[in-house]
Amino acid sequence: MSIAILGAGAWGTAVAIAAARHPAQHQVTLWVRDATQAQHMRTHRSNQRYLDGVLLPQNVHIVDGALSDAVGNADLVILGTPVAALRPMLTTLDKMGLQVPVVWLCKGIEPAQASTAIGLLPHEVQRQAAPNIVSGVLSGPSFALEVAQNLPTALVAASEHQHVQDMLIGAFHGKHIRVYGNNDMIGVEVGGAIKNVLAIATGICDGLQLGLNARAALITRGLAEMSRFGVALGGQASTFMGLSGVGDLVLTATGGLSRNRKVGLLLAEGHPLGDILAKLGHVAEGVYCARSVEQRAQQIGVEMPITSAVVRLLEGRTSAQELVLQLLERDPGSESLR
Ligand SMILES: NC(=O)C1=CN([C@@H]2O[C@H](COP(=O)(O)OP(=O)(O)OC[C@H]3O[C@@H](n4cnc5c(N)ncnc54)[C@H](O)[C@@H]3O)[C@@H](O)[C@H]2O)C=CC1
Ligand SMILES: O=C(CO)COP(=O)(O)O
Repeated sequence: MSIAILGAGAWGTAVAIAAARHPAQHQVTLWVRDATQAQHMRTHRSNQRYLDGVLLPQNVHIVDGALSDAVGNADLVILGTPVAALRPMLTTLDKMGLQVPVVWLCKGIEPAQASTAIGLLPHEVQRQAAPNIVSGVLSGPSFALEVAQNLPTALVAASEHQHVQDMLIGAFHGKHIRVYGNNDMIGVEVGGAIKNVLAIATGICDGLQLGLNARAALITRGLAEMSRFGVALGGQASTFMGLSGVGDLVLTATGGLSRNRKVGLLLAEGHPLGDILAKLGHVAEGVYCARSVEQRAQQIGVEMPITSAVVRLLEGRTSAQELVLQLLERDPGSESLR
């Protein structure tokens, strides 16, 4: 298979490495937005920014410049950029008349645009910006560094089209990576977005040293929140019990490699958000989608107390300590998901 990966951040690069190492020996093109970074990667064959020490296989062809040069011969196009770049990338690909499936890796919700008024999930952005494109999403618990290091990982390939799921399984399923198919794009995308917000919350909880009981409670109630929101949007409840739901939530909320968790830990220590983001070096999608999630939840009448608390903290309307009190002081309620 010939696979074009557009965007060479941590995850786009790791996915390119995984595809190139696959026994089917795919031809992989990695499109790098920045020409200087592209030259550096060509010279060193490793991404020094994050995947330090992991060599880029020789069959990863690095290109910069026009997107058409990268996708020209591809059987499958994978977007490795953050949510913020999804709409412009899809619009460009649609205008090119691209005939092959496009799959994204981003986990978040696009902030409300002038034209949309509410934040959209990635597949909703695609329907607006690139209605002719056949699409899918690759998600699940997967830190880029561990995938690049060939450590065992399980992913979810979600698409309404069986042949897109099959292509993703053909591209990545192997000795190190298991790929499970799923037709619930809504559920998979909701899981990927909400777990980032919940990982910020868990980072705050751990940064304040509230203990393991509190962390378990937060993750569990966070999962309930994710499921309520996702089911109300049309996702399947079972998806939230799977890899892209509870799986990615547990990984991101507790894993030391998570950028979103790191944001929460540093907020708990009292660092200003601007300083944290300036030093992070990579995108923490939870910061950018928390407000959109809250707005959308309000619109559909779903209560999301943990997400709302994170929004108040990110917007400087509460402190980490007050946030905990606000959550603990809520009225007692039933544990059922709805
Ligand atoms: N890093 C990880 O372990 C994982 C990340 N993800 C998701 O993948 C997405 C990307 O994450 P990372 O690669 O870690 O981020 P990153 O911050 O390491 O890299 C983002 C890349 O996107 C490029 N980019 C940003 N805006 C762009 C634009 N407008 N046009 C073209 N390129 C643009 C940047 O130059 C950079 O190369 C995020 O949505 C993240 O949540 C998903 C699974 C794992
Ligand atoms: O999505 C991820 C792991 O599945 C990465 O999470 P962070 O963006 O918080 O690092």
